[in-house]
Amino acid sequence: MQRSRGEFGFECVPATDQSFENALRKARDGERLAVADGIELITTGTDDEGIDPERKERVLEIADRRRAEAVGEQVTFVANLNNNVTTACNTGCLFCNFKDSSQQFRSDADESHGGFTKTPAESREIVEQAAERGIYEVTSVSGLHPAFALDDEHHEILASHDDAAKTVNYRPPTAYDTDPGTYLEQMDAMSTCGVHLHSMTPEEAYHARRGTDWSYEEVYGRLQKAGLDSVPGTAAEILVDEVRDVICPGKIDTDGWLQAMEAAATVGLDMTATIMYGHVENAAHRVKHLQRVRELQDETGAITEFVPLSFIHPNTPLAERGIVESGASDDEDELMIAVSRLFLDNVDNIQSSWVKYGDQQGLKMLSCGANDFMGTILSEEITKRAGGEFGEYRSFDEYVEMISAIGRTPAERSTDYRQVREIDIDAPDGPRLGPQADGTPLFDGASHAPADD
Ligand SMILES: C[S@@+](CC[C@H](N)C(=O)[O-])C[C@H]1O[C@@H](n2cnc3c(N)ncnc32)[C@H](O)[C@@H]1O
Ligand SMILES: Nc1c(NC[C@H](O)[C@H](O)[C@H](O)CO)[nH]c(=O)[nH]c1=O
Ligand SMILES: N[C@@H](Cc1ccc(O)cc1)C(=O)O
Ligand code: SF4
Repeated sequence: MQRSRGEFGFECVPATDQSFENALRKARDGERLAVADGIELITTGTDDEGIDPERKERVLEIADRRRAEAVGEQVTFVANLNNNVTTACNTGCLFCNFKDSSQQFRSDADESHGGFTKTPAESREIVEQAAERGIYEVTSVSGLHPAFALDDEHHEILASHDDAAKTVNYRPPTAYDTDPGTYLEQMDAMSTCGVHLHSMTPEEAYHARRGTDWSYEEVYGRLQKAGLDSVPGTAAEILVDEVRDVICPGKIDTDGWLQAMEAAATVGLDMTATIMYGHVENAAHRVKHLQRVRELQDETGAITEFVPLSFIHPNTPLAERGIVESGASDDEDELMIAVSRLFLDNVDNIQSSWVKYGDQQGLKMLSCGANDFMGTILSEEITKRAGGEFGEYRSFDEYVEMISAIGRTPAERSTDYRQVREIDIDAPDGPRLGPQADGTPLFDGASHAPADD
């Protein structure tokens, strides 16, 4: 379903003096695309909101060909675990229903909430159990809990601010039922058993230095010493401030996000990059976002994959307040993947997120320019709480069956894609790249319950 995205009076509109045919020729020839080219391709060059189905197919075909040239026929996925530390967050992003207002977590609160906070010891136990099952990576993204600080010194600095709750979004751990510990303690706890730790989005890094004069380099450097291996490039949403002002006015701005990512790369951390699209933004915003990501990659070379995250709308403030009625259409999703592949000529891997698209549409994306099919994750909260219905995990068997059904080669990967292992489709096994992985399936075949250890 198409819906008008013109109601916000954005300055940036998808008008170009380029022609669709010229943009398509450039894409076919592998020339670097300008923003105007990207807009032509992602809108199929039509003046109205509609997508031309025949032109769409031509864009998808060229993107699929580019994918084959760039990375071949393998479809990769990672054996990983999602471990969110806390849902407490006061940032108030209007697309997010993962968060719970932090006052509900206070020891003196009467309200109950469906969220959680985990101590470092609890996080460690969850990761240890998943490591035994064979995971390679733990991904950890969390709410910005007011009692979260980088370390003890950060607690002292935050506590010394006047009216700290208001000025630096800080309350001491003693005000809450559960203490999340410090960021360094959580990193240390989750970086266990040799598992790769993928954590600390730019927004979380901002929270880990709020109220101080510490640089992002310093903060990412210390997180890295505590066990952090790579950074999830979420919190990117749309990297155009006029859109951020509508959907996440409490978040760091575009320059802040880029600054944090540059710093992570400077200290030697790999990173992913994302776009969260399909809400109030228009096609020009999407392509400008791609340009920012391409520039960041030209500068750092540290982006291992690009992940388009299609907005899941049902339970979010944007939908509840009537600001949006739906997320992106299938056509928009397919063109987002295809134009990401064509525009980001310096990022090898484009991920299709089954959490956002489901299995059927997620597989389709693998013929529109995507080559990675995410991970096993074992637990999912962000999309589920927003009203997503595509489940919380995938087994290796499911991956092998789905990927081989579309004639591609299933392959287990490491977070950074430097290790890739093709899976024998006649004798599929479980993970083998994780530090404790020995090919045992992650799940019990019959029930899909976690395999007994
Ligand atoms: C929930 S936050 C957690 C980490 C941290 N609080 C932050 O904002 O960086 C992680 C990301 O989830 C994505 N997300 C949240 N709600 C979503 C929704 N309804 N649909 C799609 N993606 C969503 C956003 O891209 C967001 O940056
Ligand atoms: N796309 C989503 C992801 N992707 C992250 C991957 O699972 C993995 O951590 C990354 O590719 C690094 O190896 N995770 C989610 O929780 N939800 C998504 O929609
Ligand atoms: N936090 C994102 C997913 C994500 C995490 C890490 C990544 O590298 C990419 C995407 C979500 O669930 O919406
Ligand atoms: S997206 Fe992140 S920062 Fe924004 S409200 Fe949700 S959890 Fe908080």
